[in-house]
Amino acid sequence: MAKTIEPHYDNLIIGFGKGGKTLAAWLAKKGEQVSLVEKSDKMYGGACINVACIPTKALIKKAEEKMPYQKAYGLKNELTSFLRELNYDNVEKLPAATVITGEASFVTANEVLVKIIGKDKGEKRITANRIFINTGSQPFVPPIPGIDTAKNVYTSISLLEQSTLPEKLVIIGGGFIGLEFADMYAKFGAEVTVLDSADEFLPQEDEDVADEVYKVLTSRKINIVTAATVQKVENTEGDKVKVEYKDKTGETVSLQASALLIATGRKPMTEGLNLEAAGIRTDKKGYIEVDESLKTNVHNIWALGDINGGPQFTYISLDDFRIVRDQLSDADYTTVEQRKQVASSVFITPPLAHIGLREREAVEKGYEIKVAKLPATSVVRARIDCNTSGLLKTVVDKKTNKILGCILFCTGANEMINTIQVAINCGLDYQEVRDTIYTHPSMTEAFNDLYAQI
Ligand SMILES: Cc1cc2nc3c(=O)[nH]c(=O)nc-3n(C[C@H](O)[C@H](O)[C@H](O)COP(=O)(O)OP(=O)(O)OC[C@H]3O[C@@H](n4cnc5c(N)ncnc54)[C@H](O)[C@@H]3O)c2cc1C
Ligand SMILES: NC(=O)c1ccc[n+]([C@@H]2O[C@H](COP(=O)([O-])OP(=O)(O)OC[C@H]3O[C@@H](n4cnc5c(N)ncnc54)[C@H](O)[C@@H]3O)[C@@H](O)[C@H]2O)c1
Repeated sequence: MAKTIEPHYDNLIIGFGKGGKTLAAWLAKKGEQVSLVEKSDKMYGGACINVACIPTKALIKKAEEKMPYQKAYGLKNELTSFLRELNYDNVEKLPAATVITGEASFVTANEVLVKIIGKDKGEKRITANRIFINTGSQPFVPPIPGIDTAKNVYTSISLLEQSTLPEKLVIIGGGFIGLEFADMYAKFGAEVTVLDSADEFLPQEDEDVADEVYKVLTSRKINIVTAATVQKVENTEGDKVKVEYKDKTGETVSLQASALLIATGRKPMTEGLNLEAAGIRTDKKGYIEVDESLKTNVHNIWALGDINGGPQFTYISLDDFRIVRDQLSDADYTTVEQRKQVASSVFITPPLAHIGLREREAVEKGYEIKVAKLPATSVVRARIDCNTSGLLKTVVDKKTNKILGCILFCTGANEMINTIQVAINCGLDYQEVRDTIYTHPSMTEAFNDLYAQI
């Protein structure tokens, strides 16, 4: 049974994201009174558990196993329901913590009004000594004529709620979400086209890497169009979606699809928060401004996770928690400046994982570099795993022998990149990674051969 809501807490956390829920549990275990306000009973545990990392990766895994979409959809929902309940209990079961389900908006810098949902429906005013905002982000939908009114137009959230597989899917945006969804839906059997406004495919990557990813995705019959300017979205017969775009030659092209996914970035979730009432400043894009210790311009209010405009990953929200935790416990890790290199991974098949500088970026920064590359075909584990697509690439500083960056496009890349992250962050020379004895047969042992080329 939910606890009684008190008028005052030591700590109030708005949003059940990774940083917020971890902070709530940590504070409560220390014996501080904490309330965690979450506006939706479908979002305990935050976006990651319910509508982002976990459901997408669960579906990707099932698509790789060639499971029919509907069955995979059901299993995905079972997993998210299980995790949602577990996340709720992990906080609510702590005697000093109270989960409140309702939308929070500021009244003053110390007071919040919560519109409670569910059986205790009503409004509660809660004051707190410290307030932590962890409200995340939401899909950004570009102002394309027809996009708001046409049927069968989805964001990542609403597409994940569809129990049937779209036969033909057009995706606007070829970034993290666009590529993960494109690859996953193609593997489930949909016909997929990705339209991106950038002139090049994966413009941030070195050309050899981008070419390799392009080759793999297009071999799965994913149609990738760059330099596409989407001009209009409308419905045709049978509620099909017609997407009209100008291609790089300026010619107008139109596509028909059963579904259109908008994957063109995210925007801050500040709606309803009434930040002005607390005097909290936001930046030009609407994200909450924070200093290096994640404090807003108001002395008792912090912002963690996507909402503070930092990199949008669950593990960054978790690291934001560490920064706040150490401030509250007089420990050492108290600023974003102390954060070391962070890796990322796009979960296509095989995954594309990255840390540090690419070859082009290292050259632009004036480093003298050595570069090594290895095709995934030369790694025996990749053959065992029946996935020999891709390549491994690394950039090393010629003067210091330190690893400047690494990009792995191969099976297991999302795990392997963490080894390189540790090596970089511990300041290891590349020879340490080259000469480490790895388990066999593993993908990680490819580092013996990759770094032997330097
Ligand atoms: C499709 C997709 C896939 C992704 N995959 C990955 C991945 O594989 N790995 C990875 O690291 N990152 C991934 N991300 C990014 C990751 O999901 C986010 O960076 C992360 O969830 C942000 O967490 P957060 O702590 O900022 O808050 P969130 O998890 O966004 O939680 C914010 C919570 O606040 C609640 N809330 C908002 N406003 C209010 C209010 N006024 N009152 C009360 N509650 C409120 C919301 O309902 C929500 O539950 C993915 C994102 C998407 C969209
Ligand atoms: N595996 C992961 O860790 C993971 C997975 C999904 C999302 N995320 C996080 O969520 C964030 C949001 O993902 P995303 O894919 O929405 O954003 P993104 O920034 O990764 O990609 C957006 C893409 O949309 C394109 N675009 C923008 N406007 C366009 C337009 N009008 N027409 C055509 N193309 C357009 C951009 O060129 C870009 O390629 C990511 O940056 C990442 O931080 C992480």
